[in-house]
Amino acid sequence: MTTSWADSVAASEEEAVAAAPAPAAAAAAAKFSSDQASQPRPTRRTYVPPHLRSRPQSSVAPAPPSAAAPAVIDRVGYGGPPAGSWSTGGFRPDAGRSGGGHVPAGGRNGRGGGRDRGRDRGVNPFADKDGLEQGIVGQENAAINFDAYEDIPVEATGNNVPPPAGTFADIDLGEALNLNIQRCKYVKPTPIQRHAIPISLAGRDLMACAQTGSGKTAAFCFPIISGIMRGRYVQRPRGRTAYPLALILSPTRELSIQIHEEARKFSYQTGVKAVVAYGGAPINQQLRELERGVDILVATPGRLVDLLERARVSLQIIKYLALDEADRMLDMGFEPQIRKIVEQTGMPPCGLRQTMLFSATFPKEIQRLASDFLSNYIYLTVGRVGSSTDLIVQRVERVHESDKRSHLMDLLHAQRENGFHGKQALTLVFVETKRGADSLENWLYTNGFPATSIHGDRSQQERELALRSFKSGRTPILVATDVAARGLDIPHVAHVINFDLPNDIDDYVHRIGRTGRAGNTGLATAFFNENSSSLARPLAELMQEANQEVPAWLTHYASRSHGGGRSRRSGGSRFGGRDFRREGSFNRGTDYYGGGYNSTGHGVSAGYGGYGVYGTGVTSAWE
Ligand SMILES: Nc1ncnc2c1ncn2[C@@H]1O[C@H](COP(=O)(O)OP(=O)(O)OP(=O)(O)O)[C@@H](O)[C@H]1O
Repeated sequence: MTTSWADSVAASEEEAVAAAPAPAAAAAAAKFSSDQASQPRPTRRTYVPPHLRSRPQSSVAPAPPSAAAPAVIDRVGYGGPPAGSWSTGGFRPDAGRSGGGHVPAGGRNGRGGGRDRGRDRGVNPFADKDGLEQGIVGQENAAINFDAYEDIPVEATGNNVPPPAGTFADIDLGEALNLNIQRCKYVKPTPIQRHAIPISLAGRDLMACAQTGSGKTAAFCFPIISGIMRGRYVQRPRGRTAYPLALILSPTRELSIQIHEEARKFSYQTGVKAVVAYGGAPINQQLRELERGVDILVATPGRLVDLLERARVSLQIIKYLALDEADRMLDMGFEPQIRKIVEQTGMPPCGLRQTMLFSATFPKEIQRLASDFLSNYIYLTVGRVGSSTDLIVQRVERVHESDKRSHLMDLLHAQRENGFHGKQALTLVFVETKRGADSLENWLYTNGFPATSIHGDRSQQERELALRSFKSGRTPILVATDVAARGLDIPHVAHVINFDLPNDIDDYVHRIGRTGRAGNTGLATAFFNENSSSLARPLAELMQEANQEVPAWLTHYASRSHGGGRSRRSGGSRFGGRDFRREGSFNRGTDYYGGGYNSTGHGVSAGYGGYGVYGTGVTSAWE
């Protein structure tokens, strides 16, 4: 394949790579072919072309006039779920939506304004479709390869960093939560959990970075649930306004749904109630759910602002604030909304609430912004910040724009031939635009590959349907825009294909992080051409750092490129993403603690006095 841009890059090895892309991908795919499942046949009857798909129906009710109620302080002790609260009122199952919370039929129970506490009356989140739950004590989640996490570098900076825990038993999370951890088949905490949970339980603010798929959701959910269980919190005022104690914000609807599903599992029978609110879904149902009481509100920022403006939610007694994908939440797109929510809606200021920020990537400029929301916080990094995990095999192939489709087809055929397809080996294809997603989905389908798509122009119902269809393997290929790039935890995603590369290397990190999760291996293939030239350098650096084979043509291309793609290494240590406070005035290290650990929590280097203790200015734990 000879192209004008390719000609500008060094010759011989490039030709070899470009000439045989499909076998290379096939060989890579073959490495992952252990899970073989039969290929579903395309069933055209169920396919609805993108242009015929229905648009979302809007059913937003007019805002009722409502005065913000003051927080009423009236302590109610928590000593386990209140007895007798659940004897009346039946249940009705989730209303069809995957993320729908349980909807008790009995209406508001007891105390108004949010006390619907006690043993969950809703669907058991651990039950199978017949309503049966397996025994609580079971085997370790067989998919988790914990060896992959040993010796991962860990660094914590800040004052008086609480020591990490070794096991869940070392952490006193409370009996009911411990039972749910067993139900989830979590046997040991992942490194981020080992370190972050004790920090949060000690009441400290936290900015935490850990690689994709490493268990960050539980790392912020467990301390919140445990804190609410043990806390002697206020009885919420009666009325239509909901007063959550914890707020978890995430950038996408699907991620909020997923976090809510996780939070429901973790809080099952703890007396702590989690509710989700996100855009694109009828607000009335969410309002009804909120009226029944909420301890933990999981929300997307837009819908939350709507609820705040309608005075249906008050943040006045928030005790815990967690931002998942915090760097995304504080970048240009979301920052004004987040500031409004955190600073202008009566939420207790930092210092009076506890704030936790989590992501796999944390650019320095965002850290600086984020520090406005934190007080005397600990900066925790587990693994190389912003790096991809070594568990993901990364391939980059040079493909001219006009050849992308046929190249993708070669790849998918090769996968099929190698038995690397079907329910146990899902393929996620990222594209740049919504139109591109529709068009590629259509084309794949027409060519015999059952595919669906998810992007911002599809109705919420369609988006959720697409995800379900993908997860179940009915359509084992999902074409997605960046709406699916962050946080989604879909089992059996074996291959992520960057059909179009993103402009920002951090987006690439999150995209490929949809595979290789929880200690499993995964494959990521990127189609590279002149349109993605700004990514050449950070991509080559990232691959090198993750011990990946970097094609010579990419190295060459990177050496000629003029940056862009936001070099991940800007202004930091070799691995980037270090605590920004350690640069500038903090760098002189007066009351700073810098500790390096391996994942087992045994310090390999630690000291007071901050930066200086490492002598070279490079944190030893990273090397
Ligand atoms: N201690 C544990 N033991 C076993 N499995 C775990 C444990 N903690 C989390 N998991 C599982 O690991 C998977 C990934 O967790 P999670 O989605 O929280 O990752 P993440 O770090 O938030 O990823 P991302 O950066 O992509 O958002 C989930 O399926 C979760 O159930």
